[in-house]
Amino acid sequence: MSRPLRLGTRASKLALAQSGDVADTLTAATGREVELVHISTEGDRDRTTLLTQIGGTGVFVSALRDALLADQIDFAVHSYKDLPTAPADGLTIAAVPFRADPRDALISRDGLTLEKLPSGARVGTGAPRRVAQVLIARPDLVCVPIRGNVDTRMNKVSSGELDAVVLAVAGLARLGRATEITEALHPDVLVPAPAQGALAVECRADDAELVALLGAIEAPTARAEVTAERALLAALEAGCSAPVAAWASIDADQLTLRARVAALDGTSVLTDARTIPVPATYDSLHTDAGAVGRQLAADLLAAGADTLMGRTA
Ligand SMILES: NCc1[nH]cc(CCC(=O)O)c1CC(=O)O
Repeated sequence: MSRPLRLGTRASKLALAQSGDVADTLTAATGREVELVHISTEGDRDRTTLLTQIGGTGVFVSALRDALLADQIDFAVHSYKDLPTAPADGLTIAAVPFRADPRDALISRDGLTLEKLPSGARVGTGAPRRVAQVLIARPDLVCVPIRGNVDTRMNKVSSGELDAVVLAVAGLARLGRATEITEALHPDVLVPAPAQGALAVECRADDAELVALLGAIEAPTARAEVTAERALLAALEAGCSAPVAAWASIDADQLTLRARVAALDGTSVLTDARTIPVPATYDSLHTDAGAVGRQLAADLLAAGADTLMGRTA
């Protein structure tokens, strides 16, 4: 009998839900037992500061990576959209499991859709990508920065403090709250964050046995979609600090990547897409997905994505 694998996780409800799902899927696929090890992060401890003020998305990730490198845990599950695009030394994303719904959701009072919210309605979201796109669709709405877990954010609508909030469909579904979604926003209206709805299963790169085991929960199409979206993000990060949205989907034999770069106030926006045929082999799919991401980023930069920069401060 081999010992249980140690899966490091934040103790938040969302992290526990997604780690628990991955643990169950891995055990079902391989027969290996998994135990959850709780790891706390700077982001969990500091509840008062806005996320954008404490170093952005990487903050939840580094404590788990430190625990991996110190051999306190064997693997970790991240919301892929929260991972910085730079790879981590000594670690590898050994699996990208089946992807959940990548869309954003509107949760609003009285069942009002984005189109039906009254002028001046207050929408809780501080994410530049969401703010810009809400204002593109509805320049007459007011976006209000908001922090806290999903429960806290949802409560601001039920209490009447806000008219609506925007949250990822995937997170709500993992918490069993998908029924409270008023409207799943069309991905052409609110183009999702790169890798939204996907998970990254990370372990030490030199742990060959575990890398091979985690291959049992790999979803090649999810990996290819996320690779295209994040290649675009990485290429744009160098040249442009505007909010970046990207959504790739594989449909039969084609991969389509759509992307949007917008000024934060929604007054200026670039939207573009590229479609490629899906190649036959896994390795070519991965290579081509990365290439289409870089090509679409180059298209956007050529169209002036970098000049949207000045409007985002
Ligand atoms: N930014 C926080 C975050 N990171 C991952 C999710 C859940 C969605 C996902 O797994 O992509 C959320 C909540 C949200 O954006 O509503």
